Amino acid sequence: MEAAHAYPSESAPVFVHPNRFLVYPQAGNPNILIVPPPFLVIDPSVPPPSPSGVLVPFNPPIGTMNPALLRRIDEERSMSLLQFMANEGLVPSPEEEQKRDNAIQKLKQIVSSWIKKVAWQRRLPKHQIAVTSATILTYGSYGLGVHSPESDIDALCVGPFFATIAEDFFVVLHNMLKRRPEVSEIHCVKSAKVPLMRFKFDGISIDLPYARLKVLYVPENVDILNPFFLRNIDETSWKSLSGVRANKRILQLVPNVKNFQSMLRCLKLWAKRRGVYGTLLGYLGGVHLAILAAYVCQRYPDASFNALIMNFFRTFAFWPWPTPVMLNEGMYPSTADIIETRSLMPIRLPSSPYEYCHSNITRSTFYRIRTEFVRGHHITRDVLKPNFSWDSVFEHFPYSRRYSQFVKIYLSTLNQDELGDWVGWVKSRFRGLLLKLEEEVQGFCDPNPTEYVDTEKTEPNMVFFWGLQHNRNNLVDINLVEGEFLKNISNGFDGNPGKMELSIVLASQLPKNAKFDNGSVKGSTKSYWKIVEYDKKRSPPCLVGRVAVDGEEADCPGSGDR
Ligand SMILES: Nc1ncnc2c1ncn2[C@@H]1O[C@H](COP(=O)(O)OP(=O)(O)OP(=O)(O)O)[C@@H](O)[C@H]1O
Ligand SMILES: [Mg+2]
Ligand SMILES: [Mg+2]
Repeated sequence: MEAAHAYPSESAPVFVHPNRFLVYPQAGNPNILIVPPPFLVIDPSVPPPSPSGVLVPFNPPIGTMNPALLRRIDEERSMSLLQFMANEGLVPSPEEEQKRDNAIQKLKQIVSSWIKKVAWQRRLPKHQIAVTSATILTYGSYGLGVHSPESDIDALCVGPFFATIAEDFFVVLHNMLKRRPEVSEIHCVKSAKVPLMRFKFDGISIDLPYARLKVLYVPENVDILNPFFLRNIDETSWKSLSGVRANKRILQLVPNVKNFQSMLRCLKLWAKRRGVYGTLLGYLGGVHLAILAAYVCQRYPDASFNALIMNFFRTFAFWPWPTPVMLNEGMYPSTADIIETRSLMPIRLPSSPYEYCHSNITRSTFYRIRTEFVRGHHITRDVLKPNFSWDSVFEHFPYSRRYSQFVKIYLSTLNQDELGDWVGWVKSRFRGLLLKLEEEVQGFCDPNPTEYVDTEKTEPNMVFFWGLQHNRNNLVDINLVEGEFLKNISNGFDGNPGKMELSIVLASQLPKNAKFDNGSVKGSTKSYWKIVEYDKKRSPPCLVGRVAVDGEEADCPGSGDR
């Protein structure tokens, strides 16, 4: 039987089968690992072993491999991955780092002046004004040291007890920032779960939430894991601190921070290239990937860079979702906890037994992410695979080869400066559209996160193309879906609403663009499209820290023709 070493190709995609066994060899495990159902059948053309679990010989058997040869290949692969990262420009240059560091130092100075001003306005005694302080703590990808040149800086402003969020943060600090020449595009996002200000500082996107501690003096590098600082804090502050706490715990828990950082940088690129990055679209966000990567680092503390990536794919290709992924910090959730998350892919935030990463994952995106884990595993799993190249792991997802039909989502506004807010608002409602489309096609919808601009149109616009895979023959009533989605987005937007149109297009009508279709679609494709690089600044402010509303079962979609 060939199943154990058959590699899937783009044209032979992975199938999910709920009731068959997968027989798979694993290093350190006498040649064979049997994964019980439900599991993933890798190559649909190969008959699976019988449900009783037939052992399939692996060729060459792992036991006969020369350990020195394996080590050499492992080292070579690790080196070539580092080279790949350098070629891709994944690590910001020293100049870029300096610019970010300057921005943070300046922000620290601004919040220091701000807190003195607020203390004075609140008529605090002079000696208290003299000692009071506020600070900035970075978190997110910047805090973890895995940011790419286009990442934002997530910076938490931590202030003392007397500085309120409504008045002092959103009015006084906002006005101080607005007057600074370095600051542009500032807006307040008050209704989010984690309220924040979002702006650009020297061209760098900044997310700035606020947490208020019950102290007068906030040390510059305040240890927010110290219970002293967490006494009696309000709920919003607690939520705002969650990102910093999670980061701090992750960095404490991983055995080798450098390996973890390299791994996470690679995984973020992988997820973006494969179209499975972005919480709003139902995919993985930076925090999800960080915890998954940290999990693998903990399990394999001595693994090389190459082995970490291999182990990452292998671990999550076979993960028995919805079992939550949690870092080993001596806390385990109860069954009630697991049910409580109601997520298809629960990933627990470290430092609290009750908090999980928020996610918008649906049946379709769950399937897509799992398929990508399996694909990654199949490309990387065989250390002896001839002509192995990291390029194949990071290949762009070939949408136009995978789907024949797409939903086109066209968004536009009259003025360019209104487009960002309008797109942000509509994106914050995307999960509802995705669920509706899944229901309509009774199959699968793949929300490609890439944003396009139709440069032939004179009005400012942004376009999305979501792949559709029907499990029934009738056509999608796109007018019905559009009507319902229009209703959904018509309430709650506090700007000038723009246009939103849905239509169905064929793969041959897609924009001609290497990133989109790898040049594989021939014919009358448009050539006047421009890709908008994935840009955090456009993320809908209203969505920051949005709570998952997942309620579906973790069932697998039918195999269809994928
Ligand atoms: N879905 C979520 N669930 C829990 N925490 C989240 C979620 N999204 C964001 N956060 C918190 O906010 C932080 C910043 O999120 P952000 O969206 O900027 O991603 P990031 O990890 O910084 O990656 P990027 O480089 O793309 O900015 C995360 O590190 C996490 O602590
Ligand atoms: Mg970020
Ligand atoms: Mg952010």
